[in-house]
Amino acid sequence: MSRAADRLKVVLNHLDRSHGAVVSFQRRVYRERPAYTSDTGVLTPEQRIAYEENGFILIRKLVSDQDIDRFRKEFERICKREVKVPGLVVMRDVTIAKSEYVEGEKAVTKLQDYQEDLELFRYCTLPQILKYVECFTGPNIMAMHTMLINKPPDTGKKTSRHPMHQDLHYFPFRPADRIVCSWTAMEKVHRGNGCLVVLPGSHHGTLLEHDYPEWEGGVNKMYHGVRNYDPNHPRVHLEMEKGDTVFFHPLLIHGSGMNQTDGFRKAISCHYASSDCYYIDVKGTTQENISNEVKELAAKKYGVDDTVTFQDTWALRGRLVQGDRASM
Ligand SMILES: CC(C)CC(=O)SCCNC(=O)CCNC(=O)[C@H](O)C(C)(C)COP(=O)(O)OP(=O)(O)OC[C@H]1O[C@@H](n2cnc3c(N)ncnc32)[C@H](O)[C@@H]1OP(=O)(O)O
Ligand SMILES: Nc1ncnc2c1ncn2[C@@H]1O[C@H](COP(=O)(O)OP(=O)(O)OP(=O)(O)O)[C@@H](O)[C@H]1O
Ligand SMILES: O=C(O)CCC(=O)C(=O)O
Ligand SMILES: [Fe+2]
Ligand SMILES: [Mg+2]
Repeated sequence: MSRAADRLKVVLNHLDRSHGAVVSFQRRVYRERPAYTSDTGVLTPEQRIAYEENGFILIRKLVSDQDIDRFRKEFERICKREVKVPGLVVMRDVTIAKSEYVEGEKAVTKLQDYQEDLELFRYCTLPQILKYVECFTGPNIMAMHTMLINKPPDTGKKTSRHPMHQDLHYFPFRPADRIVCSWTAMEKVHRGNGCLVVLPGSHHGTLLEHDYPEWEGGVNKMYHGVRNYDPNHPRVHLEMEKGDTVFFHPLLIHGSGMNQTDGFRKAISCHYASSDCYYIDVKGTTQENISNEVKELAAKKYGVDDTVTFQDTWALRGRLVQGDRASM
């Protein structure tokens, strides 16, 4: 064996023996050559290393109270049906949807695809958000997926939980490292009202198999969870104040706990991708189950046939927010 190979073997043996050594080795690599972010002068070296290591970064007070109050008002108008937004999906909690008729905001768990609502979509174009997004995606930015989450008080069935998952499960585009989610608390979020729960560093892994969790009280449509995740992996509860924003990697395993308060816990989010990303065929992959569900829903909702692909449903919703539209 050559001397170089010998040296490599010694290093690998050493790394194998001690997880601590792996971490400090990775730290050194990140310092020399961070792979998940680019240097635009926005993130400090410490923040870049933190994202490399953890897969998320929390920026306090990024969105003003004034903007958030406007998003809240618009949300109320939508719930009261004072505005009709093309393409918007209004989702109700499964236990509410299957019981009595509930009016207004109290029936709504989540808005999806608000990209045609000018007021809510302002969130996706806020310069202080895009300034950070660019560090992850590069200069050509598409807003691919938009949500306003209104986590309801739990009805006692624990259906207000969001199972642990990786957002990439839902996305037929790559590369994963050029995708990022921004998630902004619209009020104080804490353990009691079901804040985000993340597994730091889980973005270093691969896309895992997802399916419906086996929950006795039921589970919301399309709320797939990671089938087997290590329950001993350290968890972090992200407690946030109004306007605080977390940026996270699409492979980061995360979810949110039950809302044990009587208020609706609100957050607004957008998934961004570089417009230089490309679509992939998910046939034969772990994403086939979700793509079939999406196609089924699209067929029912819009009466479209199966010439509309999973990829098409994304290309139609994506909106350019900075730079040039390329392959997306
Ligand atoms: C990264 C990111 C993508 C991660 C995620 O966001 S994961 C969650 C993704 N969620 C979605 O994409 C939204 C899925 N939900 C929807 O599309 C809608 O809410 C629907 C489930 C189709 C319901 O639409 P809606 O217009 O309310 O239709 P209907 O009132 O006629 O109900 C039709 C049947 O669906 C049932 N339903 C309504 N809401 C839910 C629910 N949350 N979970 C499970 N089942 C539900 C409803 O009871 C009804 O059932 P049947 O009477 O047909 O048995
Ligand atoms: N049995 C389970 N299978 C998969 N995911 C779960 C399970 N139980 C909880 N989770 C997920 O773990 C995360 C935290 O959930 P949980 O409701 O236990 O809140 P918590 O923040 O741990 O609060 P608490 O300390 O009160 O338990 C959520 O994403 C939740 O959906
Ligand atoms: O509870 C939340 O706000 C998180 C929701 C989430 O992770 C998702 O919809 O992908
Ligand atoms: Fe998510
Ligand atoms: Mg718990």
